[in-house]
Amino acid sequence: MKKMVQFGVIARNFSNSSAMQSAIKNITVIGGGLMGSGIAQVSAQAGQNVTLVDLSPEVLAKSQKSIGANLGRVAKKVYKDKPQEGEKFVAESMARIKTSTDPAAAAKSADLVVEAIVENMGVKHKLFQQLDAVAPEHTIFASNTSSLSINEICSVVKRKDRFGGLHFFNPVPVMRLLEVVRGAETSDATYKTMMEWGKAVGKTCITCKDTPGFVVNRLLVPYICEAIRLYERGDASARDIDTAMKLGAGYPMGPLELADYVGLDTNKFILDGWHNKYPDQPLFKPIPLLNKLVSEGKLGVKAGEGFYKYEKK
Ligand SMILES: CCCCCCCC(=O)CC(=O)SCCNC(=O)CCNC(=O)[C@H](O)C(C)(C)COP(=O)(O)OP(=O)(O)OC[C@H]1O[C@@H](n2cnc3c(N)ncnc32)[C@H](O)[C@@H]1OP(=O)(O)O
Ligand SMILES: NC(=O)C1=CN([C@@H]2O[C@H](COP(=O)(O)OP(=O)(O)OC[C@H]3O[C@@H](n4cnc5c(N)ncnc54)[C@H](O)[C@@H]3O)[C@@H](O)[C@H]2O)C=CC1
Repeated sequence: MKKMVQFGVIARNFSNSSAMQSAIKNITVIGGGLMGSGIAQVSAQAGQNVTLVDLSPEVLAKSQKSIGANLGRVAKKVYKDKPQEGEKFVAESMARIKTSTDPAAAAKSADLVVEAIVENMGVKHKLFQQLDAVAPEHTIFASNTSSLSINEICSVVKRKDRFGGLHFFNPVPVMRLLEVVRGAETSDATYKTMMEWGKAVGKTCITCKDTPGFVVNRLLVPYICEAIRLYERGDASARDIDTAMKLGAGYPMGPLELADYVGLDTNKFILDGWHNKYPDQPLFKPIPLLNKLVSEGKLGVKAGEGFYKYEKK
């Protein structure tokens, strides 16, 4: 039932009339990896013209393939008894997605640019500086960063009033939340447009200030880290910790399963970044077991092993 509600939201939002509710018609998504491909998918489903950008043509080809497959999953649900309409939905959504390896060229026609590239301040700065010089005056810039400061990311652009955070969750087509982050200089008009756009692409939006981890990750990262520490101390087995939180707290995945799903390198990267910035915060202290697993290449699902072993795809 819950799933049908989610797909119902998707169904309502790929109609053009829903897209009309947002001032944004043309969106450029930069970074065609895990998150960027999901953001491109939900935007195209909602009737937006999307340009998906990555430096790597191979990544773009892989993204298009996974978007096609995921749209097929949606179509199967929404058009259960109307397969032809389902095929039309997939074809039309796919036709709205163009790809490019040139971020600057792609930004020239964008009403909104959503950045979902590597979680590195220097690389994000370089990209936004380049985009700021060429994007139209009205274009809004947003970052999908998990853990970096929106104010710090936007420090290099002139359009600070047209900059904010749009933080999606993995897997983007399934997770219903969008955190809309207001930076210190985000204007009311930009904030309103971001909220409307989030709704138009089928998400429930919440507003948050530019604080470490916003809302979800500020709670989720310490929770996952506490679970790793619990396991490291030998207080319970990995399986029992995960079973406890699934059956005792109703979470869809246990904390160690979720850590493997997100990637242990990502867990470590976020923790290290926050520890460097807030060395006195005990919740952000480094975890020897996490460091060991990462140094051994045991990065979770994507590496075939983390807290658990997985079949490599
Ligand atoms: C210290 C580190 C802290 C975090 C670091 C940074 C990360 C961030 O910044 C923020 C984040 O994203 S945090 C992660 C948030 N995500 C979660 O918590 C996911 C929790 N897991 C779930 O919800 C389900 O297990 C899940 C939905 C994943 C899978 O559900 P199920 O277990 O029921 O499995 P399925 O039956 O296969 O899937 C349910 C339906 O969803 C569809 N689906 C699954 N994966 C999909 C995907 N990737 N794309 C599109 N559709 C997908 C699947 O098709 C299925 O639908 P039906 O087949 O129609 O039932
Ligand atoms: N993985 C997750 O669960 C979540 C990640 N995020 C954030 O989203 C962003 C992207 O994360 P993922 O999609 O997981 O990473 P990913 O590694 O899957 O994808 C990043 C892509 O960006 C491309 N890229 C790097 N530099 C680029 C540039 N200058 N121009 C164009 N493309 C470039 C890479 O080729 C790569 O394909 C990060 O800021 C991350 O913190 C946010 C929510 C959840």
